[in-house]
Amino acid sequence: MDKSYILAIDQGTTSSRAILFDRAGTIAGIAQREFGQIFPQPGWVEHNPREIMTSVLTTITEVMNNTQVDARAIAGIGITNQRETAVVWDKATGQPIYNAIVWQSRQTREICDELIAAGYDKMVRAKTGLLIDAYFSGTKVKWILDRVEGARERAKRGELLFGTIDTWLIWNLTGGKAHVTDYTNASRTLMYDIHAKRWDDELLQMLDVPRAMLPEVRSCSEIYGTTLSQHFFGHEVPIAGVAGDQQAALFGQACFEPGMAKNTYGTGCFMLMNTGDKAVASNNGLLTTIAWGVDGKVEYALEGAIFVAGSVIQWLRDGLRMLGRASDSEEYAERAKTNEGVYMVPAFVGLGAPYWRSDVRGAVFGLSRGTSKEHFIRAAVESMAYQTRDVLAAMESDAGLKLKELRADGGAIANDFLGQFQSDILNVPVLRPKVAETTALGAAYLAGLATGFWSSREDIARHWAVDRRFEPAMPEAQREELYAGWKQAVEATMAFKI
Ligand SMILES: Nc1ncnc2c1ncn2[C@@H]1O[C@H](COP(=O)(O)OP(=O)(O)O)[C@@H](O)[C@H]1O
Ligand SMILES: O=P(O)(O)OC[C@H](O)CO
Repeated sequence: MDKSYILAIDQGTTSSRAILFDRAGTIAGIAQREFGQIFPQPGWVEHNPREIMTSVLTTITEVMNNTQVDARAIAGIGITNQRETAVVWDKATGQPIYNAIVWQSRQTREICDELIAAGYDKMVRAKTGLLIDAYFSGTKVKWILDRVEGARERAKRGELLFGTIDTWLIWNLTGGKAHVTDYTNASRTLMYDIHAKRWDDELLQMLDVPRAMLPEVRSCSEIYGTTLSQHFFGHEVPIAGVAGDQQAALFGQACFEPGMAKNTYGTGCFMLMNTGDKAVASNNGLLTTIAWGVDGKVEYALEGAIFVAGSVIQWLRDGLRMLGRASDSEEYAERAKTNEGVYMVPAFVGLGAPYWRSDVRGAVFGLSRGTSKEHFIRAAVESMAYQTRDVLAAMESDAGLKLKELRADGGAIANDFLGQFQSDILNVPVLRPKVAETTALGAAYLAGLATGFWSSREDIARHWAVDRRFEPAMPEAQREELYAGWKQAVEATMAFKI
């Protein structure tokens, strides 16, 4: 049977998607399921790994049923995932010993403080390109091993396995045959040397994590194993591509040349710039990370990670009940005409790049009796654009260049007001591509390259097409005045400690 499709599994922070792509890189079918967010204490975020697995299997079945595509027509599966989220499970039973600790969670803040006080930060930065923060997987694994009775001893004996979500999915889809991860996910763990490209003993010792529980690190585009036939209507399908979701989006946006950058506006906001074969160290609070490893060659990226972006809109919708739908935020923001001096700093879980402050929380400034719901919502949408400018300034300084254009994706960039305001505040054109599911597309491309479904990056780059280009239209003085207000709001937020 002709191989006509690649299946991408995009396991995100709030939902899982299964998407079938055809040879032109267009979407032939899509299914999506949300799953539960667990907040055991303020600042903690956890997921049930079994529920994640169920959501993935359900969306696979749904997309296959809805499209009536024969499993034999699928050339391969590409997996992309929320990064850093850590799972530890029992090798014999497949049962997680604790919930997945999500990337956003701050529950390991004290462990991080201790490691910083012990002087590990410099070594960690040099080897991993990261910094010591609760965001990354390493301290989450340590936390689980410290808290669950007997876990560390069991891990030493090889009875427990660790994985980021890619690893957890592959292990389950292959019936426990493959315990693997890829370069990009490994590069977010705080345990992996991104220059030597290996798990590092000094880092493992620092965290007291036994090597026996770690997955094997593989490239982003190769066959890792085949799925159990029960998941695909009696057929085995090869899993052939893996990348963390932000790196997958960089690939899906065809940012193949050094200096090209994308920003994804999802739960958080993640700007990545391709730096080619150079791992550029940041002097401005950005991360150095592996962009991908394909065909024996590893390339790097600079990254600005913003913890709260689209989720501020979710909070207005579900928490404050100010919005019926997230997309209504566009109309409210437009209606406000100006921000009337209102700024919102959504530091719900502290601030990520370029500030890295775990010890602050969100704030709203400039309220007056005339402040309306419209101003409040506008300030929330604008906060995504201002945070992105903070990151871009750091990135241009680190990379020593001026960005020519920014490729944008993620759920929130459907908002045209945001697209225009972003371009105005950055003074850079913002390009939204035709295929909005760039993350999934990147994973599909990686799987398609491994299986010969697509022949080369040039082949892929030809698919990229723009849906809308936002051009800067704001006068310089207005841009700088607005941004100065934001900087002041951030300073004030950081001065108020929890
Ligand atoms: N039109 C919109 N305007 C502003 N925010 C939006 C809009 N549509 C979706 N969002 C926000 O974008 C996020 C969903 O984007 P998505 O890329 O699916 O996120 P993730 O992959 O992180 O789960 C949600 O936080 C939602 O509040
Ligand atoms: O699930 P997303 O799209 O919010 O992405 C989460 C990031 O990978 C966290 O680093």
